[in-house]
Amino acid sequence: MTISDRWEARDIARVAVFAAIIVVLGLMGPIPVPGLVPITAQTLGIMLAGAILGWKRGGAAVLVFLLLVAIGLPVLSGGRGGLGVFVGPSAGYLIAFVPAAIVVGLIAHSGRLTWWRVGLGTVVGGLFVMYALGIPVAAAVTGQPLSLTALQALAFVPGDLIKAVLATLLTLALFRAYPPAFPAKARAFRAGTVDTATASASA
Ligand SMILES: O=C(O)CCCC[C@@H]1SC[C@@H]2NC(=O)N[C@@H]21
Repeated sequence: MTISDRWEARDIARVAVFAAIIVVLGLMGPIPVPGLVPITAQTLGIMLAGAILGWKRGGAAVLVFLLLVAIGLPVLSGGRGGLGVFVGPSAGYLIAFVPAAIVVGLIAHSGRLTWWRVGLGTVVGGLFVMYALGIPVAAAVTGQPLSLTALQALAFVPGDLIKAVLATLLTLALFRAYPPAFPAKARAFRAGTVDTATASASA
């Protein structure tokens, strides 16, 4: 069976809704950490975008969100926005938002949507990819040693792991309650009308 991955009008709506969800999560405000980039709920939105929409639409939603930031809308937690944030200490994390969502989507949708695929995806994308870009850029911008910046970033791990668990639970609950929110491939796996080989060819 061939799975169509053509974008429809409703995919544009999905992308817009998830960009809006990331904006809304920013209204919770940042938790400032002295000397570090803030703790923000927006990374939960990044994980959800990839886990629910898959890598293409999830990545697109995050890209749209970053475009809103870049044109100066105050959509980052704490009402920040503008090009300046892309040269500040959190620039690497912000740039990592897109590959993070993509990696979450790629892993979560690499087969049937299961708790372990979504969980692995949110941890690898939402933590590893995020820190891999965020820490070196934060170190370069602040002039701090990389090792110290990496050590300080450990402060984010407990909160980010909680977000990964939340994103996994919310994704699986939504998949049960409302499968149309998910890509055709995930729905086909669920219905048992696709095998791994067909799905990877269409991904
Ligand atoms: O709002 C910004 O300027 C971006 C903040 C980036 C925060 C990073 S993302 C990974 C880690 N987890 C958090 O909650 N905060 C940091």
